Amino acid sequence: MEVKARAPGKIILAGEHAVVHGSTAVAAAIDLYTYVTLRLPLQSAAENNDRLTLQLKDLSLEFSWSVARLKEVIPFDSNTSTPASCSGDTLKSIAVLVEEQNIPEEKIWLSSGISTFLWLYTSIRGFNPATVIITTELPYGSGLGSSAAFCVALTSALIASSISDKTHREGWCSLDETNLELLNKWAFEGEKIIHGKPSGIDNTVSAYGNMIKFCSGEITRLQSNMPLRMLITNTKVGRNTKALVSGVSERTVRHPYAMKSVFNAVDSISKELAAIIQSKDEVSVTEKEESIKELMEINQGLLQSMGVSHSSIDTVIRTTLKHKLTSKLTGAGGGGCVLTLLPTVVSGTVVDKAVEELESYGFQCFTASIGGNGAEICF
Ligand SMILES: Nc1ncnc2c1ncn2[C@@H]1O[C@H](COP(=O)(O)OP(=O)(O)OP(=O)(O)O)[C@@H](O)[C@H]1O
Ligand SMILES: C[C@@](O)(CCO)CC(=O)[O-]
Ligand SMILES: [Mg+2]
Repeated sequence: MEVKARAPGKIILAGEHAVVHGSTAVAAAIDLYTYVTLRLPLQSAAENNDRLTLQLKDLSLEFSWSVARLKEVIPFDSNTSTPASCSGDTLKSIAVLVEEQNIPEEKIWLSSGISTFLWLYTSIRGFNPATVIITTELPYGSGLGSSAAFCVALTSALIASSISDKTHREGWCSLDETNLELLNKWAFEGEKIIHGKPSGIDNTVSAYGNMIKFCSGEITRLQSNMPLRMLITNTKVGRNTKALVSGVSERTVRHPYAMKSVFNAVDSISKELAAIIQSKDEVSVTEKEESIKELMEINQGLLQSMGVSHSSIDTVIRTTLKHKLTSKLTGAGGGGCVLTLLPTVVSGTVVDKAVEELESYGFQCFTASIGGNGAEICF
């Protein structure tokens, strides 16, 4: 039996980091996906195939464990109906299984992803043999939600495999609300292993798609009433969301009052941005774009004061500003990807010149369609 699932990456238009501390943030799905194929052996063949295999196709890596070894090391303490957090002890046991795989040193950043895979797989499907094949269109660890898309696509495939009606349908189809809610909870537990203290915005927008306003777990789906085009620049500077999130928390412990004001300001920015995007007023698109530009500028300044910007991000901001374009980091910062608003009136020549200059620094520029579908499955 084979089930496929896919889940999109995301951009955060406003509110990253502050959202971990209770502020509002605005995020949208993008049309770059992580794909998971789950192959379960037939019952009769399962006895001859007692392995759980994970293939990361883009990286040409394969990891494999015998089911007996998984049973020996991982305490079985959960089931599909109630998503639960991975305990510290279980995580330590899983780390032993990951270490046994001798991940190449230059790919050691994958360890948290592989631990998450083992935790989600065994929690949802138990100790059963399977082959799981993963491919992604998202850059790893760059602010476009690769970790969330990975967790959401994986849990979608795992949950889809236990849906009783597997009638073949053409193309991708979405999951029902109950399963979406369930997979989003599991994906959040997976994100906890990768991020430490995620807000849940990344897995939520990857699961539900479209554009959302998110605050302390509360989701408002946004209906955009204006065109929104963003250039995405990947600085290719590697970073780690977990470390950046904990850096902001440490700064908050040292300066609680100052940081509270910063988070409050970000909250206002996200709410104002959501209102502009949804507004049906007679205000011209150009005027709305001017407001968004200014909000992005203020948000970037506040992210700088949280300590999550980077010299490569400053280079993108300075370069785009030469062409009268405004940019802000997206996701956890510290390198990774930067968003540049492309107003409707901006000419293709201006964008081409900006892209040419950005690429001359070794950055990679691309556009993505904003606000598409969330998690989908295919039998
Ligand atoms: N396709 C994948 N396969 C295996 N592991 C993955 C995959 N995608 C992401 N990961 C795991 O997620 C980690 C990157 O997550 P991280 O949260 O740091 O970055 P991100 O999600 O791309 O950016 P952000 O959280 O800022 O949006 C990788 O180091 C890896 O452990
Ligand atoms: C930095 C952060 O705000 C967004 C990462 O995409 C972390 C989170 O919300 O979990
Ligand atoms: Mg992430």
